[in-house]
Amino acid sequence: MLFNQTPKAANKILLVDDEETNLLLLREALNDLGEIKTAKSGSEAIEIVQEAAPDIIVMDIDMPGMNGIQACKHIKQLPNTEYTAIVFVTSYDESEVEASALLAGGADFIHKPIDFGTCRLRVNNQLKLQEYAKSITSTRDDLDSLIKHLPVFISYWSTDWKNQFSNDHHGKWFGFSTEEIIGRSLEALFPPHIVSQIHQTLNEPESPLYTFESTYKTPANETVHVSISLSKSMQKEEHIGYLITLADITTLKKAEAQLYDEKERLRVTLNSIGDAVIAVDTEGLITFINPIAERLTGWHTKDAIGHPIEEVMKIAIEGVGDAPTNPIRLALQEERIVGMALNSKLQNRIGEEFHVEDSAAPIRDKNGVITGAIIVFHDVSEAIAMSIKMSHLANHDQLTDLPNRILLHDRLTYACKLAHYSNKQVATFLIDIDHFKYINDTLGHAIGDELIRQLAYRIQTMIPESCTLARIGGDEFLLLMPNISNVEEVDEMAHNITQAMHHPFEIVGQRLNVSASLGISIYPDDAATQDDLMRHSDVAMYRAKHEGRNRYCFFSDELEKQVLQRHSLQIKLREAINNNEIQVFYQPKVELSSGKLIGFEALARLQDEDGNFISPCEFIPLAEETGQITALGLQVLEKACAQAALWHQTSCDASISVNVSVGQFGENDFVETVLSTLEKTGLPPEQLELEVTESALMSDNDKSYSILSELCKRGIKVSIDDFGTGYSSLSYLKKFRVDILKIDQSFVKDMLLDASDLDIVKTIISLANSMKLHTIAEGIETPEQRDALLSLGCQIGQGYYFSRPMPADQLEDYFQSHQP
Ligand SMILES: Nc1nc2c(ncn2[C@@H]2O[C@H](COP(=O)(O)O[C@H]3[C@@H](O)[C@H](n4cnc5c(=O)[nH]c(N)nc54)O[C@@H]3COP(=O)(O)O)[C@@H](O)[C@H]2O)c(=O)[nH]1
Repeated sequence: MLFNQTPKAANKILLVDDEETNLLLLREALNDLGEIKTAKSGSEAIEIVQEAAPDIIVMDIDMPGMNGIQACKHIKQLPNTEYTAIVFVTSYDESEVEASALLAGGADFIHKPIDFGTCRLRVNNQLKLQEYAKSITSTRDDLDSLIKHLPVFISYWSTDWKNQFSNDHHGKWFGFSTEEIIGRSLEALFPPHIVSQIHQTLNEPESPLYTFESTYKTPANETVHVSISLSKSMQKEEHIGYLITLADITTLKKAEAQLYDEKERLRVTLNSIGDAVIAVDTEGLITFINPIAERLTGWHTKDAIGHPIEEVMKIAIEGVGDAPTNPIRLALQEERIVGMALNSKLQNRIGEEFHVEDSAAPIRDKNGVITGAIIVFHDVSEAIAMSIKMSHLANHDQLTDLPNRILLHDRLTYACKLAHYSNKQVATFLIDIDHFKYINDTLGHAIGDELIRQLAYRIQTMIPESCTLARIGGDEFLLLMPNISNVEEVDEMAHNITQAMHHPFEIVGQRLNVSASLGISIYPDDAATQDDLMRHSDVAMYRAKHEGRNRYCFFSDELEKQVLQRHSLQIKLREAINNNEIQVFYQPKVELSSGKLIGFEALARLQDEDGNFISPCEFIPLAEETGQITALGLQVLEKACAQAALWHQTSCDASISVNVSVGQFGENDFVETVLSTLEKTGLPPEQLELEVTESALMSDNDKSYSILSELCKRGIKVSIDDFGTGYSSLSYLKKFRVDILKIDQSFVKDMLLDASDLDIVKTIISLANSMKLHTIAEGIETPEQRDALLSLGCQIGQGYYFSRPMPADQLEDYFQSHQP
């Protein structure tokens, strides 16, 4: 009844009377109150009751056989008849009869003669009473069931704390069933700490709620958290007992603890992560701000909470005027994760700006409904500054801060593309400081670096902004001049740069005079690709160097051809050196007075694939430039010494002179190499003469001095080649141990035609005589030259007049006719 209102069935009314007439009249009177059944005797009534279970029986007491009272007693013994109301019809009014009828289970009386109106009322009243009784029973049953199944322990206690009632039928809470608990004391059930908490709580005078939480161990030995509620039971202001309820809140407690842990973990995480975090509600008002966000925005939590996100987190995008919509606002509006725009800047409370980066996301509850949003961001100012710096470093030269090759490549590509579409030209100037190595070696790297810096600055400040000056090597710069309409602009620029170099550079108190050589190549006339353009500038620069430096030179096809030839010669030379294919020719040296053979000069020869000889004037300088001169020189020395040693044994006693280049002479093991060659070939040292140029001797005076002394000590002679063309200084002649001065053929050639050449020859001979040195004149082609030299006091000569340089095997005849 408490929960289920079942529809009421029609009342079942059983009429019992041995008089047919009475039955008819009663049926007539009660017809509309229910479904009527009739019986004519007590025994018939009992049968019908068993089958039909009537709600009410209206039964005559005075019936033959089993009277009404007996039948009533019988019926009340039957199952399911506790609610069946029996109303007796009687003509008796003695109280004994009524008492025995009520004792038998009767509910009411109708006296004969029957007043059918009263009869209807009485029957109806009984039906209603019965309905109430049923309803109360049903409600009580429902309550019983409810209390029994509640997950709460309910107990009722007398004022002296004896249990009166509990709902724990199975002893789940304390190990005692409802029946076992009844009469037990508080202490018999609850552990002492709960008992004292109960008393303590009840003793609190004005406690509004007698509720507290505690723990205890269940019969299954599980510790459970309970919420204990107490209430005093009062009846008409009289305290009659206590109601104690226990609710198991263990799960709640665990959930609470978990929630706390989770919240704490989240709080510590958010407060300690390196990112700034701000949370807002659905209105975009701040609900949380972590310490990093406080630091970045300049807003303290207490000030920021409740403020709109835009007020606390002011965002601007670099290069964009209007403030963008805050990503957290977008995340709320669009219900999605929103990344922050590139180049976002955060302006803090005092106007400072930081580059920030990251994203915002909506927060949803368990039903997916948005409850707010969160934005996580961090300061990337340093990272951006670092990446700008890195990018600058990657694209610029550290010493000068000029663009490097990488950036130049980009700009050159762009300039060439632009030139292509606009029908213009691009010029590249390769600028190389003349003799920079010398400056670096003699004045030190610090001065060399400063010179490069100042030179870069000087050029940089004189070129238009559209040009790019890049440093592409130690002392090499490349100037990119885009958008050229005519070559005069290029010429003028090259002229200006060359001129600008003429002003001395002031470096740590020293004035340095330097020059530069420039090679210029123009796109698209000289080259179609960047690589070719730069290579052609290099070719042109090389030409400028070759032509005497301190000048500029434009690239041309002829230059390109020369470069290619030079390249192929370089390969050929390397192969010849590696394959021991350098040949040696020998040119006799004769005593001018007698024509007697006194020695040979060994001269290197290189043949091309067609058998033609390549001039040493071409390959010797190349060997020097490319560092191959030492290997070449050694090959010539070894072959010449071996040949001379052979002649010494077989044909003649003539000495052999071998040319020594600057690079070779500067080698640290030069003397050892010469000595070991002599030893290897068996040539006596006094048979060897080394021809050294003045420049070789002058490059390092002290070193030259010790080398020459060492050679002299071993008996090896030294001649100064091409004397008169270089320094020709008396001081070094005095200092160095040399034996012979070799008059350069350029003076000999014109000495009979040009008085100044004759004077030089005379001077050299008299200088040699005064210093007790021998002289040898080279390039004698006529008897007149020979005679003139002889008359001037020159003892030895060499030239086509006597013999051209020849291979060793062709000199046999010469020996026959010129034997000493
Ligand atoms: N470091 C080395 N230098 C070498 C070596 N072999 C040669 N050289 C140097 O190469 C230059 C050119 O040499 P080459 O073409 O061999 O010319 C020599 C003679 O052939 C030439 N000569 C000799 N007599 C005459 C003559 O009457 N007329 C004339 N026009 N030329 C003549 O002179 C060159 C010899 O010069 P020099 O050495 O100064 O005596 C040359 O500078 C060689 O030195 C080598 O192995 N290593």
